[in-house]
Amino acid sequence: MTEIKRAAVLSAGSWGTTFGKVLADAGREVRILARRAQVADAINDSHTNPDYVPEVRLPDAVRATTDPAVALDGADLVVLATPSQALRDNLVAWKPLLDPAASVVSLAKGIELNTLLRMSEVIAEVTGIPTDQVVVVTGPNLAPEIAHGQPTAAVVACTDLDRAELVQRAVAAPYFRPYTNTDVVGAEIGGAVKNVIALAYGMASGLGLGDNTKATLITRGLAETSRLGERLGADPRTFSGLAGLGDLVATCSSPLSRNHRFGEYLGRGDSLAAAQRATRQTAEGVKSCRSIRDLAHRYHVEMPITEQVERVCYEQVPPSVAVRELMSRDMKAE
Ligand SMILES: NC(=O)C1=CN([C@@H]2O[C@H](COP(=O)(O)OP(=O)(O)OC[C@H]3O[C@@H](n4cnc5c(N)ncnc54)[C@H](O)[C@@H]3O)[C@@H](O)[C@H]2O)C=CC1
Ligand SMILES: O=C(CO)COP(=O)(O)O
Repeated sequence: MTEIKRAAVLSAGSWGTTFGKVLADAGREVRILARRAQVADAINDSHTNPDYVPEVRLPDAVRATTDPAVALDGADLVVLATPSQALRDNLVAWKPLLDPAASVVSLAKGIELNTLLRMSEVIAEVTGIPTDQVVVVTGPNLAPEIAHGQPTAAVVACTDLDRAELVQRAVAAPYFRPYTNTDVVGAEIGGAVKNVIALAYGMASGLGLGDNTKATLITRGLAETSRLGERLGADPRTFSGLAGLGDLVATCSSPLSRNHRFGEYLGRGDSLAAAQRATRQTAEGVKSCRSIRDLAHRYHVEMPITEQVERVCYEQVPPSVAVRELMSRDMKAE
């Protein structure tokens, strides 16, 4: 496999734009696809994306376009940065423009509603690209911190270790340290479920609950994440790494997390619609709580926190009642 030179980043949101910066700082040429001309113009003319990554100057190697054919022309790395539930429809349009030999990176952290597929499965199904060409990048990666060059580590997961290493080299920047893993299932389940647990953690914050409650949510949240992941064939060790515990802690505890903030609004008594208006950017857990709950039912896995988050979001259950229900479950061994 030849070294990666040019990357297309499809979507110019918070993470897509920031990841474009990481790639440029790692030495790649980058073309970001924006939906709005105003966003593409700002990136090209003033090296900024004020809507999503304010106060950060993007490197000169980051260019933008609204034309997917221009973004994908000559790209040997294709980075998919749309929200999970929008990925399928967009991929259908982009498929004819993809180089069949390209490595395709998934950044989205969610499970598709109805099909209950992981993002790498959606990518393989829609594009026909073999699963060993699909790479998942995940970990404790809050975009605003990375955009400001604060150091973090990440996981580059692919069933083909050689390809994982190729992408690892392509994304390694002074402030972005990628580790390889061949456990794609674990990487994706860790990334998707932590958003749901962060909603619960945010609710606890909004309810004014303290650190014991929050530590309990993180620990038991990790337990239900691992239970689902292992049932789906993941390596249990993944969940104690960056894609599991690392991302869970970052997302739960950070006020920069959109899922955390969304949960906080709900905890304070706001409706789903009001929380949506207040957060604006994507909070994946709000949709994935339902698909993950359905996946858990399909595989007969107990996920009590996820169950309650879904009930708060869609069944008008007050967060305080959800807490009571979690606390009154049958006693059991840890
Ligand atoms: N922001 C972050 O810190 C991180 C985000 N992620 C994941 O990356 C994915 C993208 O998140 P963000 O960039 O943060 O979201 P965002 O809300 O900042 O941006 C979403 C982008 O997708 C575009 N978009 C929205 N709906 C679309 C549709 N139907 N069709 C095409 N494009 C559409 C928007 O125009 C925007 O450019 C999510 O799955 C998120 O969980 C993963 C790691 C870090
Ligand atoms: O995935 C993330 C950090 O790793 C970003 O979390 P939010 O989508 O909740 O902001």
